[in-house]
Amino acid sequence: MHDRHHATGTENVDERIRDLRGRIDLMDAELAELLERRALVAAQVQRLKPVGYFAGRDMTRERELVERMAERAPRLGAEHLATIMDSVIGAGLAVAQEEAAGRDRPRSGTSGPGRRTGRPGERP
Ligand SMILES: O=C(O)C(=O)C[C@]1(C(=O)O)C=C[C@@H](O)C=C1
Repeated sequence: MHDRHHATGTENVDERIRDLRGRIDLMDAELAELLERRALVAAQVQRLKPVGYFAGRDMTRERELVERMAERAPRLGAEHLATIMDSVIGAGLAVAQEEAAGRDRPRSGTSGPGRRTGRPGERP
């Protein structure tokens, strides 16, 4: 009797964990897509800023966006969100900077033609 209850209880817990992990997987998929989209938009900002990438990091802007996010995510709060967004923003800047370095690197054996120049008016 006691054993049967225990077994049933364990099954329910396993099932619940599986369900909850399924929900987490779905949210992670959404998060990944959002993070990818955010990184693309952040890279566009870097190209437009007079001083972009890590050199142009704007901590006031970052603090403001974290404070706004904290209103929507009170459980996490500004302190944890600051840690999360530092990584998110840092990753976006790193990818944008690598991309810019790739654009600037001259192709071997070419000194103009063959080198990708980007869109007209675009900053390197
Ligand atoms: O808003 C900017 O100025 C950006 O460069 C974008 C961004 C971001 O990813 O949100 C990146 C770096 C800055 O430190 C602040 C914000």
